Amino acid sequence: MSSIPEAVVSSVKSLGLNGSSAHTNGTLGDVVVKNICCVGAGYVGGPTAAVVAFQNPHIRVTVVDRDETRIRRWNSKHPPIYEPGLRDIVRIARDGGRQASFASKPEAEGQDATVQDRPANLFFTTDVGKSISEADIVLVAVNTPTKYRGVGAGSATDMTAFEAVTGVVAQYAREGAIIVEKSTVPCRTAQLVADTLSMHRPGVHFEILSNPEFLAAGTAVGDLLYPDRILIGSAPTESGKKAAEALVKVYASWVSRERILTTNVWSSELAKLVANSMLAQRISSINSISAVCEQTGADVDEVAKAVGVDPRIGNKFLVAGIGFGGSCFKKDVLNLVYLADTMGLPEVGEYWRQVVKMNEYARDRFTNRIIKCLNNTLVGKKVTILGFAFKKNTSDTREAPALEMIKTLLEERPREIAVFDPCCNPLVVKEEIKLLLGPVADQGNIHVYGNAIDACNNSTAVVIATEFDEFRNQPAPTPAPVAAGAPVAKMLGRKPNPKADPRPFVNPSVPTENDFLALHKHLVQLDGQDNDDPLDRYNVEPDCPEDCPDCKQYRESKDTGFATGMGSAEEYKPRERIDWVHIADHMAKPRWVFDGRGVIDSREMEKLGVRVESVGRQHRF
Ligand SMILES: NC(=O)c1ccc[n+]([C@@H]2O[C@H](COP(=O)([O-])OP(=O)(O)OC[C@H]3O[C@@H](n4cnc5c(N)ncnc54)[C@H](O)[C@@H]3O)[C@@H](O)[C@H]2O)c1
Ligand SMILES: O=c1ccn([C@@H]2O[C@H](COP(=O)(O)OP(=O)(O)O[C@H]3O[C@H](CO)[C@@H](O)[C@H](O)[C@H]3O)[C@@H](O)[C@H]2O)c(=O)[nH]1
Repeated sequence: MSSIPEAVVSSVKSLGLNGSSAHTNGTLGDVVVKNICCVGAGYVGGPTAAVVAFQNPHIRVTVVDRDETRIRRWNSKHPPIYEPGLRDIVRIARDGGRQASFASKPEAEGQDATVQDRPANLFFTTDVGKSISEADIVLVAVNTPTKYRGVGAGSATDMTAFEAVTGVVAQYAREGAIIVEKSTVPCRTAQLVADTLSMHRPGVHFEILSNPEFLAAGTAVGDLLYPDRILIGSAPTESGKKAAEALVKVYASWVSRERILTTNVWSSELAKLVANSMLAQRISSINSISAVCEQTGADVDEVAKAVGVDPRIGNKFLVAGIGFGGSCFKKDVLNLVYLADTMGLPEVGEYWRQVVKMNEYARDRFTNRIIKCLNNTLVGKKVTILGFAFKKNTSDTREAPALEMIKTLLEERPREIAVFDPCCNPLVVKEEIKLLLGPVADQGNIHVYGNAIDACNNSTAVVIATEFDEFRNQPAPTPAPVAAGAPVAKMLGRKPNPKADPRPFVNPSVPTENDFLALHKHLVQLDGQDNDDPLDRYNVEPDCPEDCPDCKQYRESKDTGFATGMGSAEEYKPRERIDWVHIADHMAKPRWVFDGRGVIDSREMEKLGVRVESVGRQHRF
């Protein structure tokens, strides 16, 4: 407690955050968690709740959302979001798992090890009030976008959804329930939550924790199963620490205690904003250097490699390109900017604002380069955009650079803008483009395809907007080999190598759900027989609603080219690269490829008679 400033302690105490919990044994006994309610069934709430339930079969986890369609889809075989590996976790937690037997060692005969059956403990519902009223812990994981109107428009956080949920929590939560900020919120939001709760429920005490989420789209399941850290901020009071400990225990079912950091609430809230801002800053830094490379003849990949080998700098997040997209980086940097501005720190605000400006500069500079290479006119030309999601292996398209690029390219009146994304359902992308671009999208020259060949057929220019491995024309960088015997990797807290058999498990008498999952993945890949359930553990999945867009896409086209509805056999197979020889052959001359994501080996591509323009490298012609 001595490391926590007195001002923080007294501010927290003054919020009434130091009351006792109704679920403690006496005032300060251990909190027993049997029910968790997660409000918000989105990209964070859905996967996080699924993993918490998967790892804690003794806890009932209910995910609630006001969006009926989302809930219906979570209760079907086609969840509303695609994340590699998510479906396997949802199937066990939501539908229950059957007892299964298998050999306890690789190569061994027989079935001497058993995984017990488990009942379903993950539920999705729209009954928000009831679910909150039954919860010992309420995770609030609703959207917190940037305000687009009113005071602070363009940088302040829009707290409408978060505030609305706080009001409902105040109305329904049982006395002593622990309220957890899972959403990314401005620093000192816990104070607002406390004010709302005490206004609606005077005299009733709740503990409020900050537990920001660090998962990234496309790797959410791995990030949740093997997190770098779990951050939990609490009031520096005894009951605040008890509440934090209750949440620590939920995570400790599968995360080692050294990786669970506990801090005061404000540090936790602020650390989330700082983590994202510093990651975004690295991307903007390398993108600023890419502009210098294009002028000087230096190659940005070579520069990034040369600086990244210095362990003080590190080699991650140094891939230059058309800038970061996604629902988080821009809004979280702007959240920090607004915080600094409103605290009378304009120099700090301006420093971070540059990160966002540089990001827009990177995207617009590359789009203008495309137009310039095509003689400043797109009239009569077809331009293909490969990749619509904001990054690879996700169907999340929020703030995707591709959309802004399409907007700019449309101004040049092309004959057609063709779009293909290997993870997105074309029907959904069509709707999104319509919604986001408004009437310009209705002019009939934007087409979304289910495969790359048709999308690129007869195109003058192919633009790579997302770093999917499928678009590479050279092998993807191979991760360092992991010796057979994944337990070693697991002991270090790293993800097991799916190619190595995880057996025998570290503790053969008490295998974990992570062990079974690793074995499942290994067997699926080994099997090669399209068997989604090699351990024979799954129950039947519920059917989809009539309007399921994935079922519709399957019905309308066999050649779907999107991954949302995949089973694990299909999902864990390495995806096929697109056929650049065929594509080059069927492009209109002069054939151009604009590589906005550093996935193309330009020398190989030039052998096919294609001109290549890449970020951070000089024009070769
Ligand atoms: N997407 C990510 O990768 C990511 C990662 C880390 C943190 N975050 C943070 O997590 C939070 C959630 O992000 P997301 O991407 O999951 O958002 P999302 O938009 O995918 O999901 C939010 C859900 O909350 C629901 N909701 C809104 N108001 C509600 C209400 N009053 N009652 C019930 N449900 C309500 C919405 O219907 C929606 O389904 C944000 O603060 C975000 O910054 C996101
Ligand atoms: O070297 C790089 C790395 C990434 N990107 C781009 O940056 C964006 C964001 O990528 P990434 O951070 O991998 O995905 P997000 O899902 O946005 O995850 C970030 O935002 C989440 C939401 O807050 C956090 O939880 C994660 O820790 C944080 O990485 C994508 O458009 C990438 O293409 C680059 O341009 N160059």
